[in-house]
Amino acid sequence: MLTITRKLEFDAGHRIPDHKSQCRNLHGHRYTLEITLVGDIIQQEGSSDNGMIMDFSDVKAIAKETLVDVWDHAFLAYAKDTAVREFLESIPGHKTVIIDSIPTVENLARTAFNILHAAYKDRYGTGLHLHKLVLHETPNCWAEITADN
Ligand SMILES: Nc1nc2c(c(=O)[nH]1)N=C([C@H](O)[C@H](O)COP(=O)(O)OP(=O)(O)OP(=O)(O)O)CN2
Ligand SMILES: [Zn+2]
Repeated sequence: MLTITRKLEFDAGHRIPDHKSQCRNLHGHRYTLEITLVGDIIQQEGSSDNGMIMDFSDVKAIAKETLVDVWDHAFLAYAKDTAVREFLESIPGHKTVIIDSIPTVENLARTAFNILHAAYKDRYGTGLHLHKLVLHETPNCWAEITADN
């Protein structure tokens, strides 16, 4: 299988409310996101993206618009984490993103996958779609999610 992968990075805060150790505290990470796409190679003489699955600059632009710029420098708060939600709401203009599951790297990877899968799906009629997403929370800890098809 032929794929392309674009890496992007963003910073975000989170906490795991019921964690047995340090991760229950408010803290942040520089997350690394790897987006792997699959699809037929564009065959269009004279086109800027001829010979590409998707131009890396377009991969980046879509990821930024739909996910990275939304999550960058935000606090990713669990919807049921009332204490943190109330605190953040008390700070005028605070950038907070509500996540409907505990913001572990597993759940964030799944949430990001769902957003990006919809964003890339079949842009060119080439069967283009998100094949795999890797989200690094630290250099040593990450989650991977792969499309079923
Ligand atoms: N399965 C998961 N386990 C943990 C998660 C998670 O999202 N999924 N998250 C955390 C913490 O939020 C933290 O991000 C990871 O902390 P830590 O284990 O300390 O990771 P480091 O890479 O910083 O650890 P070193 O010991 O410095 O290598 C915890 N668990
Ligand atoms: Zn963490």
